[in-house]
Amino acid sequence: MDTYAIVRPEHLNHHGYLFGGALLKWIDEYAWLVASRDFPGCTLVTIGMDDIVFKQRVISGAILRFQIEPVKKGGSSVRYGVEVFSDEPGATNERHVFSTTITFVRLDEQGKKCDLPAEVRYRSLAGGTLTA
Ligand SMILES: CC(=O)SCCNC(=O)CCNC(=O)[C@H](O)C(C)(C)COP(=O)(O)OP(=O)(O)OC[C@H]1O[C@@H](n2cnc3c(N)ncnc32)[C@H](O)[C@@H]1OP(=O)(O)O
Repeated sequence: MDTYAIVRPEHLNHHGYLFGGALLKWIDEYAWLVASRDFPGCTLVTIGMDDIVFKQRVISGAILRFQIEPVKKGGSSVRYGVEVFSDEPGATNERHVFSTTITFVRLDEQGKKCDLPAEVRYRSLAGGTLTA
């Protein structure tokens, strides 16, 4: 599933480029939204994000596309792949700027981890099922 954000001046660091923390906040929030729609009724929290490496600068005015898809479901956890692309002012093609995976864990009412449902229809996937 794709979601979008626009980079505004308040998202920039003091060098004038996108602040990495702003990007991670979007990823955490958007991936959580996608996961929560895939697992309705479940309380999900972020346990980890992998391979945080910023190799591409992003400028103000860029439209970011976050491509978020489930990659693996475990017992209590589910991992999503996140690819971020940037459409910058004046450019005609989007550019790949960031990649990570983020994992969520289901909590019960006591705040302890618990198993995810065995059967899942992923609303974020066209076919609704995870093939991997
Ligand atoms: C949307 C948000 O921003 S939420 C706010 C930020 N997140 C939080 O506050 C969560 C704080 N963390 C916690 O409360 C606890 O770690 C809990 C309850 C989520 C999990 O309890 P733990 O004892 O740490 O669980 P445990 O180590 O057994 O791991 C639970 C699952 O996460 C997986 N996991 C553990 N560490 C990692 C990691 N670094 N990366 C990916 N997955 C991991 C495990 O493999 C396991 O998955 P499985 O059940 O599918 O096999």
